[in-house]
Amino acid sequence: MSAGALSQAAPAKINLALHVTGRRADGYHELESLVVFADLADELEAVPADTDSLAVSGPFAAMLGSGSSNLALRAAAAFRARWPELAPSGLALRLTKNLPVAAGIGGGSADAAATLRLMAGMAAEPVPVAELADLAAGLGSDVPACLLSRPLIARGVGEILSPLPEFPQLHIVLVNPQIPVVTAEVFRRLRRRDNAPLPALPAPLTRPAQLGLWLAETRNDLEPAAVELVPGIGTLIGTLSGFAGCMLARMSGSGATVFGLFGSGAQAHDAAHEIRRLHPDYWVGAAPLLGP
Ligand SMILES: C[C@](O)(CO)[C@H](O)COP(=O)(O)OP(=O)(O)OC[C@H]1O[C@@H](n2ccc(N)nc2=O)[C@H](O)[C@@H]1O
Ligand SMILES: Nc1ncnc2c1ncn2[C@@H]1O[C@H](COP(=O)(O)OP(=O)(O)OP(=O)(O)O)[C@@H](O)[C@H]1O
Repeated sequence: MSAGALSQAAPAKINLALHVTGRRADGYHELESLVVFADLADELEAVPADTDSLAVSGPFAAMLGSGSSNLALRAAAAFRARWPELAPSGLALRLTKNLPVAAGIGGGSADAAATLRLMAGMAAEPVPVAELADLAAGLGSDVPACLLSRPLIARGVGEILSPLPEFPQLHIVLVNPQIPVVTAEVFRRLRRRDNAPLPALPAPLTRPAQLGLWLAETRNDLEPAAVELVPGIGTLIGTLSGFAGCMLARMSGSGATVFGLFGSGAQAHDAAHEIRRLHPDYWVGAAPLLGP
């Protein structure tokens, strides 16, 4: 890290379950989702400067612009517009883009949330949490959840959040076939927009087996539409679910990333190792989930 820089991890978001329960008048879809975060992240560093700037490096830097449309810069501008007296006049941001882009794991949202956390941390007085969450919702549906980066249930279009007080210790394997998926296109292809809400979670939720039973009653309602666009998603789900110890294989968000959920870190690493061997051109990550 450069001298004087503050840093924040921007962890990958995973929708373990996602039900589409309705559609609002503005066309956005009402969702209910169990959202968790993995210990796999973009890294963001910031140093106060005269003006805002962004330098992007890392494995997925080439897929992203560093101009004002980048969500990290949009988040910085939105924070300054809301709290001009609490923000530095500029920020020199350095983003290490480790997460695939337009992949259903909310990388851009995580970067925006990490920028907001950095700026709130730099402010001379505390920034009201509810107002920061409102600002986050204006930047993207997943940004409020990414601000928290802990297990939660998200409702509405992602702005109504219920953090979970406890969650089993689990490991995740993420596999992306390196085909970007446009979120709006997946929502457009939905055949049903009035699915059942999520079942009630067991309380307390501490054992992997309890979560496994609950997940078996849930779905990702975006999966069939995404599989129509990228049939390889369906194949990957089949491959992942065949590995020893895989509790569940499913798509995250609007895809194309597929996850495998494991109780054991060793079994997750074995599965990731085998997928890298089978598909050297895919992006594969394995990590523990972040706890409450
Ligand atoms: C599917 C999820 O990943 C679940 O976590 C998110 O809800 C999507 O979050 P995101 O990628 O940040 O998406 P946004 O940038 O907010 O929306 C992209 C586009 O997807 C569609 N969209 C998104 C979210 C939503 N609840 N209903 C929608 O219909 C809209 O056409 C929107 O213009
Ligand atoms: N810092 C950023 N990182 C990733 N994408 C960004 C960033 N800034 C802007 N974008 C744009 O945002 C779009 C969505 O990127 P992102 O990686 O967040 O999607 P996603 O993983 O599909 O998210 P979700 O799970 O919320 O659907 C991309 O088309 C990308 O060009």
